[in-house]
Amino acid sequence: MASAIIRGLIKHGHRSAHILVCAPSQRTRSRLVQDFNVRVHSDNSAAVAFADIIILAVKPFIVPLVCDELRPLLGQVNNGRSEQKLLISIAAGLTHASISDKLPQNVQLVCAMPNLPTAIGKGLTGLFVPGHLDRQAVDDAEQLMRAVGDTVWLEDEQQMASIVATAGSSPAYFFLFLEAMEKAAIAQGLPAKTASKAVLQSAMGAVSMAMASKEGLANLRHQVTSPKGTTEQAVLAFQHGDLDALVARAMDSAARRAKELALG
Ligand SMILES: NC(=O)C1=CN([C@@H]2O[C@H](COP(=O)(O)OP(=O)(O)OC[C@H]3O[C@@H](n4cnc5c(N)ncnc54)[C@H](OP(=O)(O)O)[C@@H]3O)[C@@H](O)[C@H]2O)C=CC1
Ligand SMILES: O=C(O)[C@@H]1CCC=N1
Repeated sequence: MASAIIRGLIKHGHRSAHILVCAPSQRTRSRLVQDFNVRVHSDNSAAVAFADIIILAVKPFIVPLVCDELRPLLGQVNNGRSEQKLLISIAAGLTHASISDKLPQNVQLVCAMPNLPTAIGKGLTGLFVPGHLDRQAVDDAEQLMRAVGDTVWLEDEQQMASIVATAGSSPAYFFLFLEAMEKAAIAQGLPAKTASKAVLQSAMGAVSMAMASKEGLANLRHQVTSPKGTTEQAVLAFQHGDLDALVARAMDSAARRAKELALG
């Protein structure tokens, strides 16, 4: 996910020389240099010396370990003034309190849930801060994530699990559905390239149209569904399979997992 954000930031005009990535493995660091020409370091503390904004993009269970490494440096006071750093956590499930408890008080923390399309500037990031955070930190987090897509601010942290299910994880559901369509089209006899093009262009057209339209998704669906026509048969098959219930079950599972991750 860090690569997706970096790709999106560079695409948006951020300079690679202004980005430092810390990763333990030489393999990942070499890949990042090769792909993005960013600065790299094996020691997480290098991030504190280098950056005003630090994105925690490690697996949720590693976040406490990284906070332990950063805490002494983040707490340092220079010339009688403690520096204000902004940390953005993208770890699924982890609450603001569970991370900020591990950080010095001078650190501003924003919880974010981006998704993979940040890599092409078309991400969606859910953001949450408790009421007492500095305006500047809120603006900086918003500006950074806006560089890689759109943002939504959550008033209630409980909603973060739903954003994980709706945005963080959801590109995978769409890929899965498109894969299933490709397989079915090939099974019906289309060449693989034709199947792929037909599926992806149709998906892009449908999403673009839905985003541009004020009519609502159900209305657009009805426009495609001629009475006694072909679409009706496919829609009926989805409904007989109880697509709504299946999607709700899948999204509930993702949200439940986000809540489990919060418990560690
Ligand atoms: N994948 C996605 O679409 C999304 C993921 N997220 C969140 O992003 C986070 C990362 O997920 P994802 O990118 O999928 O996971 P990956 O396993 O792909 O990436 C995790 C990265 O963390 C690095 N890492 C491991 N240990 C440390 C450490 N001690 N200090 C610094 N870096 C370390 C790894 O480096 P190395 O390769 O060198 O081991 C690796 O590059 C998770 O918290 C996830 O919930 C949020 C939204 C979407
Ligand atoms: O699957 C995961 O746990 C991460 C969080 C959201 C998307 N990927």
